[in-house]
Amino acid sequence: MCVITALTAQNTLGVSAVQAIDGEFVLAQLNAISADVQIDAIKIGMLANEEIIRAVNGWLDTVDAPVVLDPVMVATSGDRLLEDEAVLDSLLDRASVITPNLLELASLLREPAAADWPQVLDQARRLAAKHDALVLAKGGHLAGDLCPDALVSAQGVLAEFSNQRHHTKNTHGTGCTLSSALATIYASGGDWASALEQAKAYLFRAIGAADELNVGRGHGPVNHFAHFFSEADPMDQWWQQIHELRGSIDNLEFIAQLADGTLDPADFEYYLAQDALYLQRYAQVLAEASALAPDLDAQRFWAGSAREILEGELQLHRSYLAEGTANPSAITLNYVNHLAASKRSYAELIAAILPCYWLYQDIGKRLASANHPEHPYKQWLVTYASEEFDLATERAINMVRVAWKQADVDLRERMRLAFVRSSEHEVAFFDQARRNRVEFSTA
Ligand SMILES: Nc1ncnc2c1ncn2[C@@H]1O[C@H](COP(=O)(O)OP(=O)(O)O)[C@@H](O)[C@H]1O
Ligand SMILES: Cc1ncc(COP(=O)(O)OP(=O)(O)O)c(N)n1
Repeated sequence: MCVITALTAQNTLGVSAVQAIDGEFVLAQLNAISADVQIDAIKIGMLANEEIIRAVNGWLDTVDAPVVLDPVMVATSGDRLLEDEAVLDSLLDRASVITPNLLELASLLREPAAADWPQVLDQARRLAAKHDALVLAKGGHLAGDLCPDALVSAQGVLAEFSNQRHHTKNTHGTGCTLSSALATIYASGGDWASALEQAKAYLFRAIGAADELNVGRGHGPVNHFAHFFSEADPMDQWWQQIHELRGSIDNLEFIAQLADGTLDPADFEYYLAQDALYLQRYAQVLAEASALAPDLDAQRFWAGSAREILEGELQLHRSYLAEGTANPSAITLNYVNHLAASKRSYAELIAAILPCYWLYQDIGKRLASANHPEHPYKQWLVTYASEEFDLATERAINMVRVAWKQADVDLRERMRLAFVRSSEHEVAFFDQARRNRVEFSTA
């Protein structure tokens, strides 16, 4: 149910006029709703002036529902949406959750804007203490590839969720969308942290699909209906397609014993030695993807990933392995040959690369709960359940998604096949220590 507090003449370039509604009429709208409809949660956005704030404040005395207060002060375009920020103070004590952006947060505390994420969290904690509310700290206005958000109480951070930044100028309404989604999802679930996680996932998709709308010349709106009208996400479809393969990885003795720590160390070493051989080649393939990449962002990502493997993941292997001279197995060679054969195009190559991220992230996540300080393979389990690996996987998936969107029908099919084949190779790869120890000589 919606109550109009102000009419705005605005487009994607800015707000050219604001016509505030009479406080009395705002109250009439609010009363009309609460007289008839059960209120499960309230989201408050633009309030324009003190008279409207007084009307809303009075009405809140008559209802009992959680309140998400988005202290809307200035639009993305820089135009003012509230006459005087100080008048909001009277409403802040009524909020269950306050959702200021970085500048609004500073303004509510009468302080300079935070320069980094720890400062944002500190300001959020102090605002939460001042108003006995939760504060949703938002990092969308910070520089960097990550957009962190955290739910903060007077005691500190309750939950934190980060996502990659979409490279788009179409972010009109991100804060409004997040607070509305938070209130709505909370109404149906009753848990703020879980509501935030879901609201962020919804918003992430809406921002990701914003460019498809192509509205206006300034900051266009996010795509609220991406779930309904956008093409089905090809990555979801691919993931579904390897459902059985994923199940067969779960059923491998090797994986079960790796999880519970009963895996024979000789089997683990065999697997790691093969994996080290594979990763050396995989790093080269990532560097080749970087060379083929269509833009700087992708070029940097794949080159960075190659380096990360050479300097990070392979170190993990060396920490377990004695200096050895293992030869690649038939299974390892088959897999790297498949990667090499996918080099016909950038899109196909990164589709072939993807399972090595995605399946390891998936397994790492599920096996993480089996880890403990005495676990013989604890470092392996930590590596693939880490937040860094999660983020890298998310980025790799998105790179493939973007390439898929730009591909024609034939190329899309070759990409899908390359992805499925690599997934099949992954199953065989995990299984090889227990079964097919056929090694090829390096001669
Ligand atoms: N370019 C982007 N890509 C992904 N998420 C974004 C982007 N810009 C903002 N967000 C997310 O949108 C939400 C609103 O963030 P923020 O921009 O900080 O506040 P506001 O929109 O109120 O100014 C946050 O969850 C933030 O992480
Ligand atoms: C009527 C109205 N309410 C709120 C805003 C602010 O939207 P935007 O400028 O896009 O900022 P966020 O939603 O990202 O906080 C507006 N322009 N108009």
